Amino acid sequence: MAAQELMTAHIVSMTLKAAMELGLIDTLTGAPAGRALTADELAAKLPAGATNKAEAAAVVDRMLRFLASHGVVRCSAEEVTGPDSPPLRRHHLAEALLEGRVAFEIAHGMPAFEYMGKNPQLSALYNQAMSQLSTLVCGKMLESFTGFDGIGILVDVGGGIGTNLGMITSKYKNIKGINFDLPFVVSQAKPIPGVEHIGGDMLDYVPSGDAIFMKSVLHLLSDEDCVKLLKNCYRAVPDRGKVIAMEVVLPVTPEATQAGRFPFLFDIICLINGLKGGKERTEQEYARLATDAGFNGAIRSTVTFGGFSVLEFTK
Ligand SMILES: C[S@@+](CC[C@H](N)C(=O)[O-])C[C@H]1O[C@@H](n2cnc3c(N)ncnc32)[C@H](O)[C@@H]1O
Repeated sequence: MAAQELMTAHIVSMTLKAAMELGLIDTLTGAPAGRALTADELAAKLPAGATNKAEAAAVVDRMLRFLASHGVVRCSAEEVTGPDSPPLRRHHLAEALLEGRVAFEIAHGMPAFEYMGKNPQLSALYNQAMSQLSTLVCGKMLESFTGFDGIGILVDVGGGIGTNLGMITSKYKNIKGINFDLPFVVSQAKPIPGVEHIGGDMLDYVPSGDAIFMKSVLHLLSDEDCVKLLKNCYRAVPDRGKVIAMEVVLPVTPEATQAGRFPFLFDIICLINGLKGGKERTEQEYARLATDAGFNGAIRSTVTFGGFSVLEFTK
């Protein structure tokens, strides 16, 4: 990044923060799909206190044009549209802390996966985003991790549209894959050779297999629900069966480096958008949850990519 850009980078986030606090982003997101608004229309919805609406409209226009130049919203000569991205709506983190609630639920009135079940377009976008991230992370894991050797049936719990399982079964041709996720998610999944898609709720049951794989699933859940899910996994695998979990594992002490920041960024994303009690955890915390569910505990196998680790819980 050029020095000048680096020195002024904070102005983008400060302007975005002000636009969010003024409700401009919520007004734009709340407008019917694709409906553009003028700066005057936006200024008319500002919280009481703008002494001069015309002046305020001119400032709103300049702020949004600046944000449009960073791709946050879109501007024509007269009007503004967007953003498409719900995470840019007003944040409720402080409220969530004080009220003991989840910020996403305050903003949207329901937990994240229920909301996605009612918004197929957003769900498709989320599944695609997860799939793209997983392609990178799973590819790196498959370069070095050998824990899939000898498995006949592998169940991917919370497997989304089956990207990880597709990559695993194309390397391990003898594995039959079962991709298990919520019914509205597997209904969006395309057929994958060697993989069966099954819809259901992992907190009710987990389909049987020789081993369970799950990536970025335990971090969604409270400790109590993790143990419930891990007990379902325990019942689903035979003696000597195992769970192979991929998660961003928190170091006990934060490290102020670019790589060191990543797990803590993910943890704050869980705090804002996750389910109640969802969080990133240390290796010791995962070991305790696994033991509480009947497993032998967590073995950290490999740090793979972008802070992700593979943890194996054996019976
Ligand atoms: C963070 S995504 C991870 C997706 C995939 N494992 C990956 O890493 O690309 C979490 C997944 O858990 C699924 N999920 C959430 N609650 C679930 C439940 N109760 N039963 C089954 N799947 C669930 C979501 O639909 C989503 O696909």
